[in-house]
Amino acid sequence: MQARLLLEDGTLFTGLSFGAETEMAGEVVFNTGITGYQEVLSDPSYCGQIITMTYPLIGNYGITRDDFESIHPFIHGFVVRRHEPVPSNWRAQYSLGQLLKEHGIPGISDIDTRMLTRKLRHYGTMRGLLTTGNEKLEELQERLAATSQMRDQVARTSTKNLFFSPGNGARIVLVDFGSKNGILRELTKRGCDVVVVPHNTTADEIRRLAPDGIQLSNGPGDPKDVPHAIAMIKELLGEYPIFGICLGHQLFALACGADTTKLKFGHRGGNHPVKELATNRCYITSQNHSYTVLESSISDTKLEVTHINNNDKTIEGLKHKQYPAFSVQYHPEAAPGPHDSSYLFDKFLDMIADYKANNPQKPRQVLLSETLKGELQYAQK
Ligand SMILES: NC(=O)CC[C@H](N)C(=O)O
Repeated sequence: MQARLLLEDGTLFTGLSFGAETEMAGEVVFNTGITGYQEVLSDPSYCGQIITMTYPLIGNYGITRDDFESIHPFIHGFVVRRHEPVPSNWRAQYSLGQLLKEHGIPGISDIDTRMLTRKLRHYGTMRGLLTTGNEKLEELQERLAATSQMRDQVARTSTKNLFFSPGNGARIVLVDFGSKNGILRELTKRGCDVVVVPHNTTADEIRRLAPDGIQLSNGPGDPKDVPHAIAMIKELLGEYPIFGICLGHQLFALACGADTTKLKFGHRGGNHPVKELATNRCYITSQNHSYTVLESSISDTKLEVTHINNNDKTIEGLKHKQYPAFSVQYHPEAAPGPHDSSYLFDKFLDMIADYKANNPQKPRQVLLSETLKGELQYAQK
């Protein structure tokens, strides 16, 4: 069956359908990973986007129950040069095409993904319409023009209810903006007592959970679309150690008074070189983001740049000069990609231990807000 991908600039790609028979619109982006397509398409940060894989052979090792980064994909389409319908791997349970069909997501193969990627690199990411229908081109153009930028991605991808992942270690409140499972996996692996909370959890609600530290997850869309989270972070800054990842990094920066902007075509893949400024050491990192923290906005804040991207020199890591809080634009939880940066979770736990050791005089009540203090006094009577 035929599938077509129409770009905002009028370019039409005609190929073969290998996903659901449907039509979806979204921002067309590209990922340069050679493997890891299952983790990529189930990463909630891609919510509403149509992903093009630049590696030409996709689907070869199928889909397995253990490699999902979220329970169902939020993407609006998958674009590959060649899709392999019969996976060959002992872990494979079904094919990539079957997964897309099951979730009502269209897929297109047998198009020139190199040309598409060069276009996106040259002109920047564009909106696109991926369809298996056979309407006239003008109709597709009209429908694409009528679509608008999605703004509520975080509300779509965040957990609706708080849930626990108990452990004997530090109590971490993981604020879920559309978190990859990898973050929870890394925290539980280290024995953390994790409470995963929805994106709109307030500072007071977080205080009630008596965390030792706060983990801000990755997530889709523009960080400025989540003002309530920026306010929550601003309020808790300095009160608890904070570690932000990707969208969490951008929200942390905004809460500290910095600004963010959209990149021309973003960073998506498993081989982005990042330099740690303190050591001059280079890490190969896993990335997926469109937005970045503006360098010119840092000087008026109490933030210090800790990492930069070696390709385009954009900010990749920040730390607060006064409070125990830091963040990275890339993915220390990998999945997919290199595990070189997983030490950052250890660093976070060390920061929590130091903070506890250096603040023994701070009983929990002192840290509570006025409203909670009132409740506590009432409870203690
Ligand atoms: N992976 C992420 O958390 C992405 C952050 C943000 N949505 C961006 O595109 O820049």
